[in-house]
Amino acid sequence: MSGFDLVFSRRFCMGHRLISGAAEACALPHGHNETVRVWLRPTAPARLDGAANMVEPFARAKARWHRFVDTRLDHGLQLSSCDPLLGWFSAHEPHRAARIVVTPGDPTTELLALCLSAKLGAFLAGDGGRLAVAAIEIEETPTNTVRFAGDPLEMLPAGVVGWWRRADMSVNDLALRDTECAA
Ligand SMILES: Nc1nc2c(c(=O)[nH]1)N=C([C@H](O)[C@H](O)COP(=O)(O)OP(=O)(O)OP(=O)(O)O)CN2
Repeated sequence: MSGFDLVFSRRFCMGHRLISGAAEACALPHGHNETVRVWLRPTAPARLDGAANMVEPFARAKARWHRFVDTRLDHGLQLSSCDPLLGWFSAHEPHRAARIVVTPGDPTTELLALCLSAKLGAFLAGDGGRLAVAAIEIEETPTNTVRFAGDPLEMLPAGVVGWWRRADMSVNDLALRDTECAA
């Protein structure tokens, strides 16, 4: 089937750590310079009109998303909702705790791809739903990339809801921490 995707890339630097034990080398806080690339597909594909010949102006299609990446992900810290570092920030630097990207379980590249795909999907739906996320790719390092296509809500851990479903600039739901973590 014929059709266009608009493809946008944005770089950001981030810090995270993985505490589950699955990748022990990544258990201390460290950072990556990452690139997120998204494929946006028209929900009602149409022939070019012979005048403007655009699916939609690039600037319009990407403005909100890139603002989110630049102001919420770039120079941000990503932590599991069960990470005790969250308690430290809440106690000592609460204004900075509000900026932490909090994920259900370890903030792996796979999990981030799902959360970001859902967030962008919420933005696009809130902006009229003319475009939808066809795929997302996160290059964590020059040698590691994760790509996801499909409905992120089907692949996120079961039973969790959070900031990724809201069409706003939020990156955490710190109240979740009390209900999700045993210790
Ligand atoms: N499936 C996943 N595995 C790992 C993830 C992940 O997000 N998903 N993340 C990490 C760490 O973040 C780590 O910093 C990077 O992984 P790793 O490939 O082990 O390390 P290098 O960048 O040094 O890899 P080279 O290809 O050898 O340069 C770990 N695993």
